[in-house]
Amino acid sequence: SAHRIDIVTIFPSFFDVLDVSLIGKAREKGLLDLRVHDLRDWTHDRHRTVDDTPYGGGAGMVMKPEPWGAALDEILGDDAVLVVPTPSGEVFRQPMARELAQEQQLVFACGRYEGIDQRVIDHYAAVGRVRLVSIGDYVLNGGEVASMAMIEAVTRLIPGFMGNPESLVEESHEDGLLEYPIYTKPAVWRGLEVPPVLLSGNHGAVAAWRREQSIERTRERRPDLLSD
Ligand SMILES: COC(=O)COc1cccc(COC(=O)c2cn[nH]c2)c1
Repeated sequence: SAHRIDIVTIFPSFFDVLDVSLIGKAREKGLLDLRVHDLRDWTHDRHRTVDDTPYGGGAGMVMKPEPWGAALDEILGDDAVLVVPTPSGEVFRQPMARELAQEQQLVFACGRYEGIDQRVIDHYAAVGRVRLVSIGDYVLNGGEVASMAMIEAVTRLIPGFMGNPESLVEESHEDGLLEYPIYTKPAVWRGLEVPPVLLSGNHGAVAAWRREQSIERTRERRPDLLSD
């Protein structure tokens, strides 16, 4: 049964890029059922209004609950997970990507403006599964870029999706360490040589060298990963 991913956004054309590359092929092969929805299709006024001023005052606009409710009632299946990118969410890391890749349906709700009326989150958390997810501690203008990043991280983990699954094993963050340095031909480039161990044919020595490089690089760049 194909995995289904829905995206609800006021900028549907943003996701046209998902017709190409591996995701495009997975869709052609029927591995992935990806649908992009324009939130404005669930409005009924002439201006297709999706936002309004915030109760309690303050700058900016808030996304109205009615269009979201109408859209999500139609789109969410019984076992779907509603994923809402937000700076105030739990941090998205590879373990969450693996979890989400097991789900049959993911629905990404792309917020804009100052965000979505809280009652939308509260309602769907009461009747189903909702995950508020941050991709990092910075502010974007909307959930579209964050959704794209998560969709790429998740879909590449779907069985049969990637050509050569073994390339999934030795990934950064798959073993909790950063990736070792990688090289290809030529053996010397601009006077820079490939580490000789990699040309030695000694697979044990190569594996040991790579492990040491991963540890050293993680200690240097991401000591926080070593304290886990
Ligand atoms: C309840 O959730 C909402 O209302 C979401 O609303 C918004 C409003 C503006 C921007 C975003 C996009 O998320 C991020 O900026 C983000 C995610 N990760 N790091 C930065 C979402």
